[in-house]
Amino acid sequence: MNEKGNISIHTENIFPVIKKFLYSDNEIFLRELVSNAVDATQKLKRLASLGQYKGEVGDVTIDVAFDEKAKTITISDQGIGMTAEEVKKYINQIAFSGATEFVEKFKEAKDANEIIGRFGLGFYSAFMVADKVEIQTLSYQEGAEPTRWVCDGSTSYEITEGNRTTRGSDIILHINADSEEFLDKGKLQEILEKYGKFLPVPIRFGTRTTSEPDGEDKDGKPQYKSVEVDNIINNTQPAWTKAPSELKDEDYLAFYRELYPYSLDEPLFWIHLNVDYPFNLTGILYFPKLKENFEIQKNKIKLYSRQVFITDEVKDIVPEFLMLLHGVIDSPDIPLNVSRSFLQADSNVKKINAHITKKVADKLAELFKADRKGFEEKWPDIALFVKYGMLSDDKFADKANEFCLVKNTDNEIYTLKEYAEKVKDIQLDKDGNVVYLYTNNAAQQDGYITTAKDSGYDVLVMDSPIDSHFVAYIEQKAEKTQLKRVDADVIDKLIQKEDAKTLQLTEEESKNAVELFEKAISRDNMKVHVEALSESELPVTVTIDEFMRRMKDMAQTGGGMSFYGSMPDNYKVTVNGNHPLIKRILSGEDDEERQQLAKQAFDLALLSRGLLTGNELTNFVKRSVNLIG
Ligand SMILES: Nc1ncnc2c1ncn2[C@@H]1O[C@H](COP(=O)(O)OP(=O)(O)OP(=O)(O)O)[C@@H](O)[C@H]1O
Repeated sequence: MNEKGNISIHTENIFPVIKKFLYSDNEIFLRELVSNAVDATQKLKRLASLGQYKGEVGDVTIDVAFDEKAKTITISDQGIGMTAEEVKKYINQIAFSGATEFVEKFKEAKDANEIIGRFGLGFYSAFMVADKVEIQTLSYQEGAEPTRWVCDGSTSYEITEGNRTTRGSDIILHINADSEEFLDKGKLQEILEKYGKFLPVPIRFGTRTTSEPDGEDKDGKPQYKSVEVDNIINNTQPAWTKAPSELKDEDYLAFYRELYPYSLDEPLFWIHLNVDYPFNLTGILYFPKLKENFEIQKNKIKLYSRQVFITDEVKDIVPEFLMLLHGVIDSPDIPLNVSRSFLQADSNVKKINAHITKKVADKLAELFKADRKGFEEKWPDIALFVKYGMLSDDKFADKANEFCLVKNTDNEIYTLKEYAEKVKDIQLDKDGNVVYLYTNNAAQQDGYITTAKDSGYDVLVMDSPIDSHFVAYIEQKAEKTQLKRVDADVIDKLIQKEDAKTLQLTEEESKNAVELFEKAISRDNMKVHVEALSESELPVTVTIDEFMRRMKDMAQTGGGMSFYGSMPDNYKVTVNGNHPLIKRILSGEDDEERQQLAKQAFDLALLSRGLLTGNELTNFVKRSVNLIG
């Protein structure tokens, strides 16, 4: 056997294209070649179990080795091997057609990044790092002859008799000058761990030194000795491949540590995914304790395909809000070798999305039902995640309605339904709307909260960044319900019980009051109104309109309303026309005194809102001293 030939490919100059554009991701050659070795091994095992291979299966450990001097990396398996005919068919035709397809796809793609790293180039990726690739292989079939194939990266190849004496294949890469970084133990170890940590067939990469008990010394203390052992890269049976019934909590926690050796926190709970219809999907998703800065906790889910690590960019496969979870998803049905736009439209991906969402919602509902107390304790850690989910996914929201919790200023916890029930009568306004009052900063809004509670109302705490969006969400979903921040207006206006009280000022007096206060305040962003409030209300109150403020809050947390974000704050100054003090101010002796008193009443309003600072605070104190004196 001695054959030279040309590989028939339609696209010329494939190599330069691939080398150039895949350069940034060229480490995947090892993933591809090791997965091929795993596949060849699995095929052999299957044939053996079907009785079609009668020989000994024996030890099937795959070896990865490198030789710094010879500049080679070798991947050796004891799988099915290939006959010369198979090499021609599978390597010359199939492997190379994959590469041709890659180049075709690459031409169509608008953005090179769309394809880089997503296209499984298979065997062909070897040429990203090697200028010559050699195969030594012996098929498992009886009477098969060893075969050697060699190709120098041009379109011509050579097949001769090989030297392999046992079943399986060696893939020998003659590393090119640009890729010598791969001829390094640390580097190879790192890549093997990244992609192969959970492969189903043992992968050996040389040996490693470990210590072993070695009897006792003369004082009876245990002794240890250094021994060289096989350096096995992978755990061939990671937790997600086992049945949930086989696993205890410790096993799930141990697997979490295996996935994230540097994580300090333990997960709160987990979900074991196990689907075989209408698509194949297994995995374990963990709920982490969410930190304030949850962005850094994103992108922790690792995607595997038949135990081969693919990526930790699961953006299109996992719903956005679930990206906060950690763990592993393994699915052979997720198409990895296509562009992102295709992935988004892929119906399998959509189904997977929906399924994971449902599973997560069901798990939370189950936890809530089984142990409400425990769930309430975990709530601060998962609230953000649940709210995020409700905002972004209707189906999830339907289920989450049952277990989404809210807390009031007295630290009492309610479900949304329970809360609606609690306030539905007391906080009903004259138009038949139920008004929920909330605070986003209980310390700063204490004065308003006290007024609300003195009026017999309840105040919710909505103080996380997502709450500005969640407030709008509750309003949208709950019928005839409005949410108002407790400082958005005077309490009688927030929950208007009856038609306006009669104003005890004449029209003329009202006009004078507006003029007086506007002059005393002299700020463009403060609009003065005279209202008929009860005498027990403050003479002057400063509030910021609920709508405007909400839009600004949302703009701040990335709601895309940048128009509102750039608007200045506009305040409403409410002068309580029924407060005796206003009448007194209006009847002040001269304009000077009236101005002073109006300014004083206004500053008090600012003070209670935490808005009086700097120079104005100093002036206020001085004026107060004068007035007392
Ligand atoms: N180590 C090996 N032992 C036996 N056959 C192999 C080996 N490596 C490759 N092959 C054969 O060559 C074919 C082409 O390999 P290649 O990696 O290009 O594509 P693939 O594995 O079919 O698909 P993918 O693009 O997902 O890797 C394989 O399908 C297999 O039949």
